[in-house]
Amino acid sequence: MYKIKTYNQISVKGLEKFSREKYEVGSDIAHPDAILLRSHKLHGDPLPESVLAVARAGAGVNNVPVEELSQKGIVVFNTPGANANAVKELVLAGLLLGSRGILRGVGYLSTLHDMTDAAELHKLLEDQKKNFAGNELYGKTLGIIGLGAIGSLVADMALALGMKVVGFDPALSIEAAWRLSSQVQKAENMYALLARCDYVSLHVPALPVTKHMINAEALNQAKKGMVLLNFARETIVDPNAIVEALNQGKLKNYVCDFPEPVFYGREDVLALPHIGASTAEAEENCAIMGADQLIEYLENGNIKNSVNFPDVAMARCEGPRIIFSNENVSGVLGQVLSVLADNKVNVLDMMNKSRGNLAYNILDVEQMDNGHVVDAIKQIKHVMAVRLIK
Ligand SMILES: NC(=O)C1=CN([C@@H]2O[C@H](COP(=O)(O)OP(=O)(O)OC[C@H]3O[C@@H](n4cnc5c(N)ncnc54)[C@H](O)[C@@H]3O)[C@@H](O)[C@H]2O)C=CC1
Ligand SMILES: O=C(O)C(=O)COP(=O)(O)O
Repeated sequence: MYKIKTYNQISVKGLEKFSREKYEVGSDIAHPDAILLRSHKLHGDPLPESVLAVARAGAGVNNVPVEELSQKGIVVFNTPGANANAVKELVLAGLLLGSRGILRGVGYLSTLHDMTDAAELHKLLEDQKKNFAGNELYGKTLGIIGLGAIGSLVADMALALGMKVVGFDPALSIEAAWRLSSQVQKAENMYALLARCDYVSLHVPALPVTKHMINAEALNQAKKGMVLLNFARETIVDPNAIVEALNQGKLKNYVCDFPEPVFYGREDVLALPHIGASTAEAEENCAIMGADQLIEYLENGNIKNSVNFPDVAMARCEGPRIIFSNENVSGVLGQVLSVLADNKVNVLDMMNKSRGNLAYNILDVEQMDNGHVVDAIKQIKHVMAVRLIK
């Protein structure tokens, strides 16, 4: 029986992937084989020795101590693209909210609830609506910082609205580049993008290098009256610099999924409670993808969409499978094969892949009666984790 510990609200559609015969799933499991979570912060939580893998049902893994888990040979997954459409659609709402007097208009109306004469109400609104006028998106320029799963969908959407789109992404993957419309213009650097855009939307991961990338210096370069949208993470922007830029009129509005106390009471900040991925569809997609990836790893040792291990998939031969991870130094696989040879274990098929400082190996072997082989592999220097899958 495999045990899966969950945090946060995980869609039932994903949880149903774990068959009752093979899996025990719950939020109160003490010695889980794997963890399935959304935004719950794992940093500082004591991690049970039993954990083999962590799946983040979502994109950002800044709530998972990936480096620490890597050192223990624990595989961390995310679900790339599974909630991208949900975020894209909320960015559309953000663009509209940042351009038109929608919220202020609704807020004004809510102050008039004691007016009972319809004709009088209509007359007043026709007089007052000038206070809630805005701008159209059509023909304006949207800058997108980070052109991955979400950024590329936002680009397509903006082009369909008749906007011009400028992008900046120095780490763009080849796959993401293939997805990107040829109509997206490339900015030489972030400052050049900020200087020419009416709207800028942030879609980069929270990393040390992206921390406060939107700071006072960056905002000084911004086109006056720009609307900034942040559906990425709170750490990407310096909130005090945002307030200053709003006060100076550099920024017209700041629309974000990450409220901060310094924004309270400001009409020019539209802050949402981190609901970018909170749609039934996105929650299902993420939970299903995360569950599938965990099942494939636990039952077959195959890895897909890990953020710390290489993608590895090998069809199974008849018989048991040994999987092990090690520090990516020479000679480890050779020593493991020697242990197997010494114990007369015949290897049927094998695969070895590395990513950065980690290497991951799958060995399909003929029947292996000798229980101490796995223990012997564990003892080899630089080996981090070993598992026998029957
Ligand atoms: N508000 C919400 O509920 C959600 C927020 N997010 C946030 O959005 C982020 C992006 O999500 P995806 O597009 O799915 O990820 P992704 O990995 O597909 O795309 C991220 C892109 O950012 C680029 N990038 C990295 N560093 C950069 C830099 N310094 N400057 C410019 N580009 C840079 C990467 O090359 C990549 O193309 C996530 O990491 C997460 O923090 C994601 C989903 C939901
Ligand atoms: O996928 C992401 O990075 C998100 O921010 C979504 O977070 P959530 O799963 O809605 O808590």
